[in-house]
Amino acid sequence: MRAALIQLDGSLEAPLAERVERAAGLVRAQRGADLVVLPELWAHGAWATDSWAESAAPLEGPVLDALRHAARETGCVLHGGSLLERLADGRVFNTAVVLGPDGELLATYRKIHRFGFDAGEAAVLAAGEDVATVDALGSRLGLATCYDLRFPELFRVLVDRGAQAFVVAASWPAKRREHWSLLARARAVEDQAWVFACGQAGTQAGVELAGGSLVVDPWGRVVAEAGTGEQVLEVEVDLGEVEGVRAGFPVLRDRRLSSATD
Ligand SMILES: O=C(O)CCC(=O)C(=O)O
Repeated sequence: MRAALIQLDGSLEAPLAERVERAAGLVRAQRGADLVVLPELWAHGAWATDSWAESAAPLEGPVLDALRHAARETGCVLHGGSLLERLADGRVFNTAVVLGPDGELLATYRKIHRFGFDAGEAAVLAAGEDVATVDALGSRLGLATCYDLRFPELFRVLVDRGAQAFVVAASWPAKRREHWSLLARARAVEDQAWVFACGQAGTQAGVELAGGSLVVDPWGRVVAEAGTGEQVLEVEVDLGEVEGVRAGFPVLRDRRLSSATD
């Protein structure tokens, strides 16, 4: 299975429509990839909190349409990163979307852990309540977004739901870059699962972004890692390796405590 993580530059200088077309073009350029991943809030700006009130929109709209077309043209499973989803009742979520090769929406995931303590996301967005998995590419993918990476219990719940790989869309800041790669590897090792973690590059709303998108195998080895600039990280992997690792070193079987929620 071939994966392509599109580590976009997070600059918001170009108008939204232009940025959407550019991202969709990069997805279309990944013909031959089975899984393509975009970062967190790449269209709206994960750090552009001040403009969220005006840029949040219902999920069904031009950005999702562009992603649908791009998935269809590429013939891939597309994790379209996350979008600012406004509901009819006014609540806004940071919602990840996964599309199938025929453009249908396979899954959505509303970010459960909002970043910012008492400000930013935590003050403006509603918190998701449901974990999300999607069956694709002969595997079960568990979804998580950026700050979620700090909460191992979410990943354990995903494992309990059968996840063999995690897809994490992010816009991680450069000043905590070490945490990003360490946490991605930790989640892979403790859950014996693949981790596909796609971040953004450059600077956004005055925040330097980490880049460093990475793919970690179920043994915790980094099999591909991006630099700090815009880049498409391409890698060939065997998702089925999870079963061998779990059977050969069966730590998950030795668990004594169950996860906090079912
Ligand atoms: O946890 C962190 O250090 C960064 C999290 C973050 O940037 C986010 O969730 O948007």
